[in-house]
Amino acid sequence: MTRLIEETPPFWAIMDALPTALLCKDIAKASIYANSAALELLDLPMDQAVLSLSDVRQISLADPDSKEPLGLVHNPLLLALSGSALQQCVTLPTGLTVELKAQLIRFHFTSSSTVLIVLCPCQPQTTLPVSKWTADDDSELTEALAFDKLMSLISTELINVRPEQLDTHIQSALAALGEFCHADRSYVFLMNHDKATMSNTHEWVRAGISSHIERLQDLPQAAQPFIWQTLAADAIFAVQDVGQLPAEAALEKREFQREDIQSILCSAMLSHGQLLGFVGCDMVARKRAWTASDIRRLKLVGHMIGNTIQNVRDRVSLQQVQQQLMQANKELQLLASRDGLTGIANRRQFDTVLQQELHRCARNKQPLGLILIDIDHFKAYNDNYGHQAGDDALKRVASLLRDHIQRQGELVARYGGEEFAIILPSIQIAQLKTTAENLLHAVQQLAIPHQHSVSDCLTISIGCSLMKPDKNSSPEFFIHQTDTALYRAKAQGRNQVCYATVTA
Ligand SMILES: Nc1nc2c(ncn2[C@@H]2O[C@H](COP(=O)(O)OP(=O)(O)OP(=O)(O)O)[C@@H](O)[C@H]2O)c(=O)[nH]1
Repeated sequence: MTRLIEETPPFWAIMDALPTALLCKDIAKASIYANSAALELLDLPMDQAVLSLSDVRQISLADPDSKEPLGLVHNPLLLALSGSALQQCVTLPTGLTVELKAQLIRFHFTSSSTVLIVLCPCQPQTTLPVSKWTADDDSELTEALAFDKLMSLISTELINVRPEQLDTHIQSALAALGEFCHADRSYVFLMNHDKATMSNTHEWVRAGISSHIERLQDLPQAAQPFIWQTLAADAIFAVQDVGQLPAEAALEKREFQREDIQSILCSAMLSHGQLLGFVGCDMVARKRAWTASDIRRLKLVGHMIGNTIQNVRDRVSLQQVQQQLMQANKELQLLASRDGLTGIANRRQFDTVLQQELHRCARNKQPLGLILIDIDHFKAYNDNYGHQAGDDALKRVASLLRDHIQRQGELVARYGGEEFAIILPSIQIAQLKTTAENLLHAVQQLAIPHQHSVSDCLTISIGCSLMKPDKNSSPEFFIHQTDTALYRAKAQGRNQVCYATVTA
């Protein structure tokens, strides 16, 4: 089976073709590669060759002897992915038992270390000589090592986490924290935008323990003043026995007892010296004398989550600022290309577009039409009806021209005081003439009174030309020829169209 795999390791084509189920992970990267045989064995979709840590966490594994599901602490697949060399039998969700062998290896053609996990189905009658990895509760060192490895795995994923993936990763970190601190509940509280209230945003609970996240929203500082003050002052709030809380913590005590909390441990999450929120663990089933390791773990998870949330927020607000800048830039560009009075393109935009269209039409061997329009006796109009009326007349003529010139690529611009210009790419001579004549009549039909002109209403004179440009064609020459035609229209009595034929 051929599948498209993004950024797969160089040796992956060979691995993917092997009949043995393999998982592979560069120790410094987040992606986990599963070959076809592994996807089949793990009952995962065949097009999901690149797995995330969350995908792997969701594969529920059981102890082949006791048939008990393996929790996060004892999940050999996660430990293997974090770099532990191990060999262990596990039962897959399909009921099949496999031998899981993991090794940290360095391929000669890659610079970093790679974890390679081999999954071999076991024959039912086979007794495998496997040394089982266990997280020995007595061995703090083993557990600390396992926790650190798991955290480094999660933090690698968090480095470039996308905003929409953030919640899943925070959940993973909370689950790890809860399991390793032997807690019943672990959670994150974040300060709301108002900076005066906090909400419980993420929560992990052990099976059988009640959840409170829905109720713990928008809590004001006044509802839990003691915990706010302690976290702000010491960054840690550690209570072995909630029943022993001092009188000033009466509000907290009532809330903790309502949630059946016996012991509680919270660590502040700070960002730029400000309280971002806190991460915490509760004991419900029994009390716990929090150890130095518990506090270290909680602080680590708090730093990791706090930094990630701040990073994501910074990235999101940077994107928003970038978008606002782009929008402001667009608006500025538009402003710079528009005529203030009429709202149509200005001379600057006309010059740019004419140059572009000359090149484009030369490349595509297409003709290019140009129309120059001048309002007749406009000085007299101004003198007679006033400058304001002159402005209004200019606006009406501009909007009429814009309404008539609608084809893709065409441009209507204010060329000068009472002069307009129209660029008409890929137009034939007959069409150009019809367009010019139509404009002449349409302006007359506006019936703007003008007693001192050629007729008793406002009229225009038009010069137009058609060019078949080549790579040497200049806009100046094109404009000059069209202007000459306009001059002729004026000289011959105004209110008419004259043509110039320009070949190149
Ligand atoms: N109201 C108003 N008038 C303007 C504007 N820009 C230019 N004009 C006027 O347009 C008039 C142009 O006058 P001339 O160049 O002498 O041309 P004309 O009177 O139209 O004569 P012909 O073009 O020969 O028919 C001047 O009086 C300018 O003041 C503007 O933005 N608003």
